[in-house]
Amino acid sequence: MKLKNPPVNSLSLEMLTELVINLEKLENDKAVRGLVLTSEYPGIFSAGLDLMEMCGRNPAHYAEYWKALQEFWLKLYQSSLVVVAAINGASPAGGCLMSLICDYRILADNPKYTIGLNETLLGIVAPFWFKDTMVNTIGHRASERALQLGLLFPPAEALQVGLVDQVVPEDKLQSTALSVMAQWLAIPDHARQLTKTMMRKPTVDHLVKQRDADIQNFVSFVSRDSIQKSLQMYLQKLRQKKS
Ligand SMILES: CCCCCC/C=C/CC(=O)SCCNC(=O)CCNC(=O)[C@H](O)C(C)(C)COP(=O)(O)OP(=O)(O)OC[C@H]1O[C@@H](n2cnc3c(N)ncnc32)[C@H](O)[C@@H]1OP(=O)(O)O
Repeated sequence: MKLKNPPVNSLSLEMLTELVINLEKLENDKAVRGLVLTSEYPGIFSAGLDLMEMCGRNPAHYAEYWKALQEFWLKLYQSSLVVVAAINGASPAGGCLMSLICDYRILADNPKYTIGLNETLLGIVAPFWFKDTMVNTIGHRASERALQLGLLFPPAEALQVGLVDQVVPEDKLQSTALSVMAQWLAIPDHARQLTKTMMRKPTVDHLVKQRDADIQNFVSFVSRDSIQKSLQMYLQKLRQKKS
């Protein structure tokens, strides 16, 4: 599956909805057992959540957007398919989250392709289920440091901390993803799927129990004037970077 939402594959409401629909279709197709997630645009895997969905909108929109994000996370994290992320570009914040909920991550070796949960750099806080996903992958201490500092790791460091499973030359990314997929598909589906469910259930349950409260929390947080100002300033900085 190729992410395709120009210019930076930001996770807009429409994109999240389409991703969930496509995942459902693939899961209902008995001929499909695995999925490689990559970007149509080498250089950018995903810029994360679409900042335009979080700026200057009304509370009902924020609630709808957050619910769609939760839906996407729940769908992909619990997918019965083998999901391999072939990360062919920068992967900040929500882009990193999307990679973390796959079963295996391969990052192309390019110093510009940084990955991490950088929310604090925007003056916002990664929600508990982003944090849980990261802790499950790299452990508590490394997550505490990475989350507080909003670290974006270049490939060698991402590999060292365990944020990705492999770093390969850019021209080997797709072939490596296919050979990793073959290795995972050699395991009987039912055994692998039950094991995945067992490993991920506590994290899923944590969110499921608090879904409504998490939406309310997001809406009230993002509606604050101070947060709106921080997000606007960050967007402005991104735009000024060009000039
Ligand atoms: C309890 C409450 C909790 C709240 C928690 C909320 C959690 C949020 C998680 C997130 O995902 S927030 C989003 C964080 N994302 C980022 O910090 C990435 C920002 N983008 C970049 O760093 C760069 O754009 C890039 C991805 C490295 C690509 O760089 P490049 O130089 O190739 O492109 P740009 O010129 O920077 O961008 C092109 C164009 O796209 C706009 N844009 C970039 N990122 C986003 C985004 N996330 N959402 C919306 N729009 C984005 C950028 O402004 C440019 O627009 P322009 O109009 O062409 O100037």
